[in-house]
Amino acid sequence: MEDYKFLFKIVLVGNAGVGKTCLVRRFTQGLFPPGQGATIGVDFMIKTVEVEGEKIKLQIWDTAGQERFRSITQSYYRSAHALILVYDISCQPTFDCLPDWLREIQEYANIKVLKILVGNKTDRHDREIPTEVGHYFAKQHEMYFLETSAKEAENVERLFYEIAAELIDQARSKDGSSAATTAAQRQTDSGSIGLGFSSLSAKAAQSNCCSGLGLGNNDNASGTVGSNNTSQGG
Ligand SMILES: Nc1nc2c(ncn2[C@@H]2O[C@H](COP(=O)(O)OP(=O)(O)OP(=O)(O)O)[C@@H](O)[C@H]2O)c(=O)[nH]1
Repeated sequence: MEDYKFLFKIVLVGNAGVGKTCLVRRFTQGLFPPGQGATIGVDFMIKTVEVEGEKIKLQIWDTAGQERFRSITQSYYRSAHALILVYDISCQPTFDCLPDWLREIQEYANIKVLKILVGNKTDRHDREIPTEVGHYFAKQHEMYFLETSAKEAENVERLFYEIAAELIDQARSKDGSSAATTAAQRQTDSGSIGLGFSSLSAKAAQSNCCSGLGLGNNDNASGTVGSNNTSQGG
């Protein structure tokens, strides 16, 4: 029988081609897929990690960036504990679209959802969005901020582990039951979860960055990697 303390749902959104699927693959499978095709609808993958001594199951939803799938992907926002909004640091239009994505999030996600802005593809040398610009945007919108490279595995583990750690903190501060799907609830996954975040934590407000959340010793946590392709578009 599976044994875990919390199940957290993490949803990745952002323009087509920013690297959402590659980030998920890098984290769950430890690889950078060659010739990654566009996501159709929504996929999800599961990884069990150990954070702060707790076994945590992460259900990671990878949504299609293409406009034509928007009505499908929107329906996955509501049950997310964390939303990762991804842009490509070498592609200005993906950054310019962020306000549109935030409007979507505001409309469809839980108001207390943990939001993380991620600038991906830091390995590229044709950067168009300086780190400070991304950081400032995140600060303005009360989001965490991190730059990553799915290709070079930079900050990818850190991204997901720190989200897990933050969600654990939130869950614990809310009595351990309302901010997460607990093991007891896992059989009845209703999709509507009462997130209990009081606000973005002071840590987030101060740093607007995943740094400072005090992780980093779990890089080698053994994870159960499972894959379940649930493409729903077409
Ligand atoms: N250089 C570089 N390329 C990347 C990185 N991450 C993804 N890519 C490339 O960017 C392209 C798109 O990656 P995907 O992961 O499919 O992008 P996506 O955001 O999932 O796209 P949709 O499924 O259409 O929404 C692919 O050619 C990847 O190889 C990265 O960190 N560095």
